[in-house]
Parts: sequence; C-alpha cells; structure tokens
Amino acid sequence: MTQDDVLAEFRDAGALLEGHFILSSGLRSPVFLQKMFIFQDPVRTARLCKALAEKAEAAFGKIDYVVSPAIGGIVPGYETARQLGAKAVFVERENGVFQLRRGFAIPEDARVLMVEDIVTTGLSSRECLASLAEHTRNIVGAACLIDRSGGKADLGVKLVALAQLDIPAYPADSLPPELAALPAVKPGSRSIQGAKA
Ligand SMILES: O=P(O)(O)OC[C@H]1O[C@H](OP(=O)(O)OP(=O)(O)O)[C@H](O)[C@@H]1O
Ligand SMILES: O=C(O)c1cc(=O)[nH]c(=O)[nH]1
Ligand SMILES: [Mg+2]
Repeated sequence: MTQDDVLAEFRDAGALLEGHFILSSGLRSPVFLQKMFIFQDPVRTARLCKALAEKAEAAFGKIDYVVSPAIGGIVPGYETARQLGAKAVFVERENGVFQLRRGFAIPEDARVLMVEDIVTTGLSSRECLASLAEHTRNIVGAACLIDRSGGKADLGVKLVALAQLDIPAYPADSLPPELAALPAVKPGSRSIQGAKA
C-alpha cells in the first residue's frame, strides 16, 4: 500500500478534517485526521492494518504482543495484532497517566510492538512506552498508520509509519491569523489541562 493509497483511504472515509483543532499535545492545527472514521469501517481498517502488519514484520521480525495507547490505539492495535498472529493489549490513562490495567500481563520473552494510530509530536507514544518499562524490556519498535510529524517525532525506538506527512501544528500563542479566526475544537480523549506542548 503506497502513501497515496493510505491518504485515499482517509479521504474516502471523510477522515481528513479541516478547521481549528486542539491536538493531544496542546498544539493547534488546521488539519485533523479523524481516525475513528476509519475505525468505524472494519473492512477499511483491516486493509490498512494488514499493510501496517506487513511493514512492521519486515522491519522488526516476529511480534508476539502489540501494546497500544487508548483510546485511539485500541482498534488498530487489535487489528494489527490479528494480522500478525499476536496478542493485543492496551494502556489507558489513570489520573492522566498511562497504565497497563485489567490484569494484562506481558510474558518476559514476548517480542513487543507498540502500535499507535496517529503520531504528531510522539508524546503519547513516549508516554505509552514509558508506562511499559515495568512490564517488559523487550519492545522491538513502534508502528503507526500516519506519522504527521514528517519524520521529526522521536519515540526513542524505531517508528514504522504507513504514511509520513508533514502537517503544520502551532503553539497556541503563535497561531497564524486565519487559524486564530476559527473556533477551536478538541476531538481527542486527553484532558486539555493534562496536555503539554
Ligand atoms: O503524538 P502526539 O502528539 O501524542 O499526538 C498523537 C496522539 O493524539 C491522539 O490521541 P489523543 O490523546 O487525542 O486521544 P485518543 O487516543 O483518545 O484519540 C492520537 O490517538 C495519538 O495518540
Ligand atoms: O495530535 C493529535 O492529537 C491528533 C492529530 C490527528 O490528526 N488525529 C488525531 O487523532 N490526533
Ligand atoms: Mg491517542
């Protein structure tokens, strides 16, 4: 699947939104990739995650466990794991901090892949990876559907993306006038107070 194919899936799903968005990191952007418009369609999701699984397996070898950050990472994590023949678990925020809850445990020898939906600054991915430190030492890498940082996000492990885009994002106090003129919406699940730039 080429980068253009991935973008076409987002476009066809109506998932390429334009407006004024408050991102998870607190940055502002005129573009939002509403991944839930992808994930509401299991067939489209399977097409994308099959391609992601193939790319991740080629980069990292056999994967036993996929770990994803909730909420956005749960569906692509599950479907990518299904395509890899791996298990799928997720971390979720407790008092704002990602935790592996619900009795999920990762076997010591399991080769673990972190799967995200969208990477912007890499903050959520880094928080997810940090939360795993006490559960596994065997994270082989990370994968996401779209890296919108243009490859600039640093996760501390290799990141494989199905598509890499360079989409503008601005600190709240440095908005271009055309963006400042629009009302801002915050689509994601992280609390605005908890977001750090
Ligand atoms: O690379 P970053 O700057 O961290 O941005 C990307 C993150 O933002 C979104 O999650 P969000 O916290 O908005 O919540 P969601 O997963 O519930 O959509 C998305 O699912 C990624 O996890
Ligand atoms: O940075 C984010 O929070 C973010 C950007 C984006 O395009 N899509 C998304 O779900 N989250
Ligand atoms: Mg998320």
